[in-house]
Amino acid sequence: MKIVVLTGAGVSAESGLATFRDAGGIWARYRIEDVATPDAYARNPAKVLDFYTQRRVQLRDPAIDANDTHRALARLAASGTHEVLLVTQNVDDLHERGGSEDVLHMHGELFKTRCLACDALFDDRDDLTLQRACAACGASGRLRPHVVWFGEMPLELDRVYDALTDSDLFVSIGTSGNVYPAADFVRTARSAGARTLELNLEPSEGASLFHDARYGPASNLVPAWVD
Ligand SMILES: CC(C)NC(=O)[C@H](Cc1c[nH]c2ccccc12)NC(=O)[C@H](CCCC/N=C(/NCCC(=O)O)S[C@H]1O[C@H](COP(=O)(O)OP(=O)(O)OC[C@H]2O[C@@H](n3cnc4c(N)ncnc43)[C@H](O)[C@@H]2O)[C@@H](O)[C@H]1O)NC(=O)OCc1ccccc1
Repeated sequence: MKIVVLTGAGVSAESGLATFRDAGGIWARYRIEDVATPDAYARNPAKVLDFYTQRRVQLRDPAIDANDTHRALARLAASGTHEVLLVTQNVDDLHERGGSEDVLHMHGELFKTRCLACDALFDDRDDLTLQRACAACGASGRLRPHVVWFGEMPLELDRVYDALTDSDLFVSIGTSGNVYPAADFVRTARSAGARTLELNLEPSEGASLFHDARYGPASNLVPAWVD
């Protein structure tokens, strides 16, 4: 079967990473307009870089690691029984730490940095500050996290839409279905004839669009669904 799996912050919640919209979530503590838009970076780059530095500090914490959901999804792809494309909205690297290869990070990756002066893109776990100079061109104050901000085009959308329109099954895991175009993928898959399944703690905004749904913690639902 050709399967497209979409994941969101809910799959990393049980690893200790805050989600965005749940109680005490990231957007309860920060305004999107202040930290996750190109305008915010233009207005106050230090504030934006500090926001992403704090998230790097948390993701560097050895207490944070992949969980049973990440490992189960790696098993699904590794089994070779199905053709699986794992698309994530998450910028953390827990899918990779769980054993997944070729994860499509449609909203970018926290441990990658881009230089706005020379467009260099490099792996980077260090704190992001305006003082830091680009390792490639030496320019300072031009580094930004390689993440997709609101108003920016998500990454590799063509590859995602090709897989969705060719899929037999679309599975959405741990996402609230509030952010587009990801929240629209279920419609694209469904109109291409795919079965659609939601695995989430609670019904998402798009719950009515799915053929099937199971609710509960991902670390219970996903291994049971995979194995
Ligand atoms: C807020 C929303 C209304 N705004 C948007 O969607 C905007 C604007 C927009 C575009 N089209 C629209 C149409 C209608 C309305 C608005 C728009 N979209 C954009 O700007 C996008 C870019 C959006 C990307 C922004 N960057 C992120 N992240 C990276 C940065 C960073 O991380 O700092 S978004 C970020 O927030 C989103 C958070 O959502 P979730 O992951 O779902 O997390 P959430 O907390 O909401 O929910 C968690 C869920 O898990 C569940 N859960 C919790 N614990 C568990 C558990 N233990 N087990 C299971 N489930 C669990 C909970 O119940 C809950 O349901 C993720 O996408 C995440 O990546 N770009 C764009 O549109 O470009 C042009 C375009 C147009 C057309 C086609 C192509 C391009």
